[in-house]
This record gives sequence, structure tokens and C-alpha cells, in this order.
Amino acid sequence: MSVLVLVETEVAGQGEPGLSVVAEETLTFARGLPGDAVDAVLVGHVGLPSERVLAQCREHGVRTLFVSTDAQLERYAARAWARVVDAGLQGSGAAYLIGGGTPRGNEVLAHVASFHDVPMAANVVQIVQSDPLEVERQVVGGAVLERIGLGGELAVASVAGHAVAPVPSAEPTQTQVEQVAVQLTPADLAAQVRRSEVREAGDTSALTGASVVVGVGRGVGGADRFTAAEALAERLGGAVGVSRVVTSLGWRPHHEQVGQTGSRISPDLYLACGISGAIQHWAGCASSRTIIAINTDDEAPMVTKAQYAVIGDMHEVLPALLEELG
Ligand SMILES: Cc1cc2nc3c(=O)[nH]c(=O)nc-3n(C[C@H](O)[C@H](O)[C@H](O)COP(=O)(O)OP(=O)(O)OC[C@H]3O[C@@H](n4cnc5c(N)ncnc54)[C@H](O)[C@@H]3O)c2cc1C
Repeated sequence: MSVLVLVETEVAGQGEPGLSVVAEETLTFARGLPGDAVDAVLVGHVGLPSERVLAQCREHGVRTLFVSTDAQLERYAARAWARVVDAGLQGSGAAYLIGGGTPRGNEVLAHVASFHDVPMAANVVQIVQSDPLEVERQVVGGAVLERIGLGGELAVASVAGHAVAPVPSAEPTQTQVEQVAVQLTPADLAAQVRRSEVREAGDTSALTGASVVVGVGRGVGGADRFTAAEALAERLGGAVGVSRVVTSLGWRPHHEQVGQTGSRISPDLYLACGISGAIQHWAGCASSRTIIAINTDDEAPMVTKAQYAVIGDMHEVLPALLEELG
């Protein structure tokens, strides 16, 4: 009985493609499932894997890496990518299929689950028990945790961002690469990405990918009072995110909004300044690794939920922080 992991690559700088951080987190999570081997299926990359990907697979104890060389898979099409994952499932004979809880990961896994007429649990954070399988997953953007049973011959789940830290296996392997062939139909490619636009570096719409987000709420006091927050985001190589009040007041554009009706973020650090922490805002930031609240009210929900809090005026705290950072 094995576990099959859907993995994607990313290119860092000028180097060759490597496994994404999400893929490494998911491989780490996979080793906690009750399988005797971990296999992986590579999507979003056509052709043989790079040496770097292979080295990472060996480090994570991957037995077989399934790949496709079909050029039609170059551009994202959820159902077509799901066919590749399904071909990997046939090759692996896995009883568990997991992937990263990214928008694409969730979409592709949902298609595979529907091929097999089995349920899928999205954004799982931990395994509660393995026989019968029961998992805990995040809903409402992490504001609520619920337990769900995944019985049957095939369990399909995605893993929430930061549910585990990526750690190499104590038992590295010699990964075998196996090519899978898929027969794609026009329906598989009907909803395929036609064009994708990479936003300019520094554009705050890169919010969801930022590892540090400086969140700003109504407490900032006006559209012209963002200088320190912007400077801190720049100093930390991050982005500015805001609450809905801030966008509703027209102080900042909607693409910077964090929350239920904005973006869902999971940075390493979320610095929430002058934000009360309403449930709708929390829904968008709860899966941040570390949250620090800066607020004048020591009873604000954001202060009570954050790991760390500074009680004070953000217009005093942020300049002091910038000065300290130099
Ligand atoms: C259907 C629905 C969807 C929603 N979706 C979203 C969403 O996606 N995102 C979202 O953010 N909200 C959303 N909301 C709104 C949400 O309920 C809150 O109203 C909103 O998040 C509050 O924004 P805020 O924290 O900036 O403002 P406030 O609640 O007014 O909080 C301001 C905070 O700033 C503090 N403060 C004041 N001055 C200072 C200072 N000088 N220094 C430090 N702290 C200071 C105060 O103590 C307070 O805690 C939604 C609401 C609904 C009904």
C-alpha cells in the first residue's frame, strides 16, 4: 500500500527547476500516512525531471516519480493534469492520493476524486487516526477546524499550507522515473489557460506569494498614512495587505485586501497593524506561520489570537521597528 503525492516545480532565480516548497511540505506529510512507500507524480512540467528535482525526490524517500512528456500538458488544464495524476495512480497502486492545498492542487485532486467517485478532503492539517482514516482540515480559511472521515479504497486529500515543515526523509531512496502516457480528449483540454501574465515585481498584487505581509487596518487613520507600513514591507521584502474597511474607504485598492472577500494568505510572518481581527479578516490570514499584532487595544481579537502582540500606536511602533532594522 503506497501514498501518491502530486508535486509541482518552481524556478528560483536562474537555477534549474526544483520541487516547490508546497511539494516538499506535502512529501513530508505523506510519510505520516500509513503506506509502505511514497511515490510522486509531477504535473506542470513536461518531459524528464531536472537533476535538482530528482535529488529532492531521493531526499524525500520517493520510490517512483511519474512524469509525462505530452506537450499538450504544458499549459494548465485541471482535468488534463488530473489524467496524468490518474495515470500515476494506476502505476503506483496507491491507496492515498495527496497534494498541496493550492488552488490548482485542490482543483486537480477534485477531478481525480470525481473520476473514482470518491470524496476528497481539502486543506488537511493533520491525520487524527489512520484506521479508518480520519483527518482534521481547515475550513473558512482556517477559522474553523473540522474532522472528516475518508474511508474507501482511495483516500484523496490536499494538505494546507504550513501544516508541516518540509523535512527530508531519514531514509533516502534511489528514485525511479517512469513515464506515463495519457489519452487526452478535447473535454480534458476545454478549460485550459490561454494566457498568463506575470505581475511586475513590487506590485502589491503579489500579496498571496509574499513571505512577509504587513497588514494595515482602519487604525492607520487615513490614505496618506501608509508610509511606514510600505517602508517596512519593502525593508522585509514583503507586501502590504489591508482590511476591508481600508478598501471600502478607498484608501487602498481591493487587490490588497486580505480576508473572506479578499485574498487568503499564508506568509511566514503576518504583521497586523491597526486591524481588529474580525472573523472575516481572520479567515484570510489564519494560516500565516507567525502573526504579530500591533494594536492600541489589548482586547482586540487580533491581539488575543496572535502569537505575539505589541500594545501601542502603530505610528510609533512601525518607525521604531524600522529604525531598529536599520
Ligand atoms: C460578508 C462580509 C465579508 C467581509 N470580508 C472581509 C474581508 O475579506 N476582509 C476584512 O478585513 N474584512 C471583511 N469584512 C469586514 C469585517 O467584518 C471588519 O469590519 C473589518 O475587517 C474591520 O477592519 P479593521 O480591522 O481595519 O477595522 P476596525 O474593526 O475598525 O479595527 C481597527 C483596529 O485598529 C486599532 N487601532 C486604532 N488606532 C490604532 C493605532 N493608532 N495603532 C494601532 N492600532 C490602532 C483599534 O483598536 C482596532 O482594533 C467582511 C464583512 C462581511 C459582513
